[in-house]
Amino acid sequence: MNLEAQEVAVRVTGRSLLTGVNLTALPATLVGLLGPNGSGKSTLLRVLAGLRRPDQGRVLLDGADRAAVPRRALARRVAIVTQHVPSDVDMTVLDVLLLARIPHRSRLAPVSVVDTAMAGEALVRAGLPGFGGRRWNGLSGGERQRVDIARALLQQPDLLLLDEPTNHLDIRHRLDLFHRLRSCGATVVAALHDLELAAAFCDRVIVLQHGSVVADGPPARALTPDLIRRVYEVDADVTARPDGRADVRIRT
Ligand SMILES: Nc1ncnc2c1ncn2[C@@H]1O[C@H](COP(=O)(O)OP(=O)(O)OP(=O)(O)O)[C@@H](O)[C@H]1O
Repeated sequence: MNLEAQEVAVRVTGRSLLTGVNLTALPATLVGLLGPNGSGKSTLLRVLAGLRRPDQGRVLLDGADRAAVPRRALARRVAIVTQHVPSDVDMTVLDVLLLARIPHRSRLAPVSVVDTAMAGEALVRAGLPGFGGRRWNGLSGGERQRVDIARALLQQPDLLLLDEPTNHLDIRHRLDLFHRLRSCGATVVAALHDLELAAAFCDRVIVLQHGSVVADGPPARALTPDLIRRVYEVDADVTARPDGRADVRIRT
């Protein structure tokens, strides 16, 4: 799916959270939304997901205004994993995963054997075989995050929006996740704090500062040492790779 945001602005009680944000994510690419704490990444993701209406500007999905796309089509085609999922959800892991298949079934149709099999395979791919009967709210932070991402992938969306999908994951599961996001076939937009992994895996990065885009492009072009110093106030060494990605090393 082609995703476009045009001149998006969000204001809250006279304060601008986003100003004139433009963004394009081409089909089947991985786009990293970067920026320091409070720069507007989650707010922008919520606008892209339709969870928040912008005060100005619009979001286009395959060229159509998001607001005009029927809700059922959106439920099938767009998945989002936010940071703040209520932790009092008392469901089994299998039932949480099966939520992803609801938009793909006809109304009132029961869960099919195929859906259950797909959920089992999703758990295996998430490295959590046998977790289907566990309570979701009894999982560790990283396990829960892996289930939430597995649920979003099980939805087989064309657009996947992720808010800090790696913050609870150990390094191996971070790498696994980035490889899966790159090969899942969906357009993925992920808010990320890990510059090194973002530079190594994303096709494109969009850097926000104080609610505005300050850099946009392939990591090798957008993430210069100067930009990283100005935005994050840290020093970094950046080596461009021929494919547009980059090796970033933060100086400690
Ligand atoms: N509903 C709201 N009312 C007032 N201010 C808000 C609201 N939502 C977000 N903000 C403010 O908007 C700014 C951007 O918040 P946002 O959560 O989008 O940033 P972020 O880049 O995702 O941050 P982080 O990296 O810390 O998660 C912050 O200063 C935040 O305090």
